[in-house]
Amino acid sequence: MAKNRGELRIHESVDELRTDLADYVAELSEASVKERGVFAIALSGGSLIGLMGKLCEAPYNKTVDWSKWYIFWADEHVVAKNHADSNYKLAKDGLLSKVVPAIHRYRVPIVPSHVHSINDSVSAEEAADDYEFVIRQLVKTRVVSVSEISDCPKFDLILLGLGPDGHIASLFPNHSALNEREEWVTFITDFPKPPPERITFTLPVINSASNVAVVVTGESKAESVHLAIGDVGPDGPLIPARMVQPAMGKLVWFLDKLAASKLEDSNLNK
Ligand SMILES: O=C1O[C@H](COP(=O)(O)O)[C@@H](O)[C@H](O)[C@H]1O
Repeated sequence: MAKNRGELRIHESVDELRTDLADYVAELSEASVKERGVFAIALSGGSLIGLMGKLCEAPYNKTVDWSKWYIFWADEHVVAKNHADSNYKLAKDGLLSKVVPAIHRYRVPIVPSHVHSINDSVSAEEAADDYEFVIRQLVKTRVVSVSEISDCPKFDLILLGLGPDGHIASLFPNHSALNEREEWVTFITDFPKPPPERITFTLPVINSASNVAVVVTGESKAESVHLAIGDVGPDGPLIPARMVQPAMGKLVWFLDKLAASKLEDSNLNK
């Protein structure tokens, strides 16, 4: 593995990965609630949500303190919240709505006002501005911490997927959004994978998080995993996933065997 590419967790099966991912999120949630009283987590869309499914099952459904979760999206598609392409809808249907109160004797479920989805009734540009404003208010009250080395928010955990083209969140290879250094949340109207209108955390925000996890399964992602963390040499392509380099935080890659299949043996032994 190339230098500074974080911790690599390769799993024999997707099921094993799902269990490890649930353990990891539950542990970070517990540590953050203990330290700060809250857990500020940013989700992505795509396959990630299905891979987080075990969090809705025992023991996590009972042990995780859902009431302390503040939920954000590292990227969102600018569509109505009830649209099939909405990352909010995906997470609500596949995860958040499954954390049900009936099974909790001592805990309360996710608090609706802690779920920070985008304003879906405005343009992509306005939705990005709006979302950044919301995050700024929560940084002021320290629901979201602030980075010690920049003025960026420091999320307790940002969860990312990886596209076969190397994109993370809605940061696409060679797109000008990758150069954004001032805004926390930016907008895109020409994303190559539908839907074209999106908002996304910028790299400075992703790289200011306390923890970033990139979760990848399947052979179709093997080449981008290689380009993201393998030895590509100084002239290798700099895909967005390779630009995920938390300044102070911890980066973990959750891969299944197929996604890891193009990593060199030397990467795996380290
Ligand atoms: O467009 C997107 O794709 C990525 C990757 O999705 P996957 O289904 O290939 O895992 C996702 O992380 C991102 O949130 C989404 O907007």
